[in-house]
Amino acid sequence: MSSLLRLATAGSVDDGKSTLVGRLLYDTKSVLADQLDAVTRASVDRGLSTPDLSLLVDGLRSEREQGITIDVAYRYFATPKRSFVLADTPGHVQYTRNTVTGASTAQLAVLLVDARKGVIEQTRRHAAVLALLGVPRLVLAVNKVDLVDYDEETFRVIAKEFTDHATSLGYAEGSVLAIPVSALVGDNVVERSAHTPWYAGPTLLEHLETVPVAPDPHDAPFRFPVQYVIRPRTPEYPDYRGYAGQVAAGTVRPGDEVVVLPAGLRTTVERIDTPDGELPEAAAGRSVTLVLADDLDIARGDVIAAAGSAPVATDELDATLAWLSEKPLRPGARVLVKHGARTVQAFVDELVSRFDEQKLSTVDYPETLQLNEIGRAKVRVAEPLPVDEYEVSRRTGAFLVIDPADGTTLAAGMVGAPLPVLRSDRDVVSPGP
Ligand SMILES: Nc1nc2c(ncn2[C@@H]2O[C@H](COP(=O)(O)OP(=O)(O)OP(=O)(O)O)[C@@H](O)[C@H]2O)c(=O)[nH]1
Repeated sequence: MSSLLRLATAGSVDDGKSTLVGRLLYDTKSVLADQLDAVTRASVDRGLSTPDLSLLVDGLRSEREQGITIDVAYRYFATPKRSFVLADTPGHVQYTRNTVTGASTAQLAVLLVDARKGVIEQTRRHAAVLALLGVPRLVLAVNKVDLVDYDEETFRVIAKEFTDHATSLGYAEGSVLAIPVSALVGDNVVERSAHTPWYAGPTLLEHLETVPVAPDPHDAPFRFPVQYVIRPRTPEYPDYRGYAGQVAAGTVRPGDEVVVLPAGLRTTVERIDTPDGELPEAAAGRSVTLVLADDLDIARGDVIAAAGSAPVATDELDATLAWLSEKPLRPGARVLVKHGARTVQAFVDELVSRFDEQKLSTVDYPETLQLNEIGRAKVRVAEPLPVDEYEVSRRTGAFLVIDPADGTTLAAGMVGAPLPVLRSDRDVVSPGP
């Protein structure tokens, strides 16, 4: 079993996301005593008889909101069975934008709904975005079941509607689980609830602790975006030249034949350096410095890849965009595309289709993409970029679209069409069997 699970949360305002995360931290005893004292005092000040656990999360959030650029905070917690990295995203502003940022590396996402409201437009949109980002597993936390008298039928209806939607988005049956919870009372979050005898499944934490996690794609073709060129030029290392970065996919070993993109130069890996010495191999996720056999002209932003299965450098990206800006996208827009460590000028040639995540259908050649809409576009870049299909590599298949005027992020881009529905032009995808 993997010892680490990366997860993200998504939900609409007031569904109880902060309370749920607070409850997880509190019941797994991941909260420091002084934090808890502060929360208890603040709750008493507000006239509450029990600690308001959402303050654990919201406290951190207000600190974060003073900084302008970070919209996701990562929280770490652990149980004896597993460690967790939780991408915690504020729910109330620019929902989709934060979901995209938080979920892009998640192995599982917990989506919240309010049991009184059930599956709403926002839930369907979030599920579509999570499917698009390739998040392999979903949990639907049907929250506030205390407010519907722990009614089994209410839960079943919501669970079925959601599972059907997720199936249509391409999720297999075993990869989606609905759990009736009350974040406030603590039902089925960490402790099993006596109020839901009709629910036989695991609690949220039990599920998070035992769900199989797909291993990092170590057997995927090797990809290494160069972040820094290291040339110390000190008397000790007069000729040292190394390329620092993080292995984005696959594994590398000394002696491996590689190609440097976009130039297409070939060489072999001589050594893998780290501050703690040389390594016999480095797999996805590992930060290292590569020393190559030949002295090539390699710059920040280049990609070192397995020679046998290198990505193709292209100047036209056929891509799926999740539009994150209030300013709508129109064909002809001039933008910047940031791929790995490289930023190039670009131009949106054509809007091919827009995805209607409510009806699970597409609209051809739309005039615009508005905030939170997902669509396919042809994007022409000024210099060829070594990209992969997003489905092959979540790192080298993704890019950001940036406003050249003020540097804000306009869209998250994925090369190709990660959602099956985006591949067909007009067909409405019917729900699975
Ligand atoms: N009765 C009941 N109330 C709940 C439950 N979970 C959350 N609440 C209440 O719902 C309200 C919203 O909860 P928050 O946790 O702040 O919800 P949120 O808006 O999703 O949080 P963020 O968007 O993450 O800030 C608060 O008043 C909570 O006390 C629950 O299981 N049962």
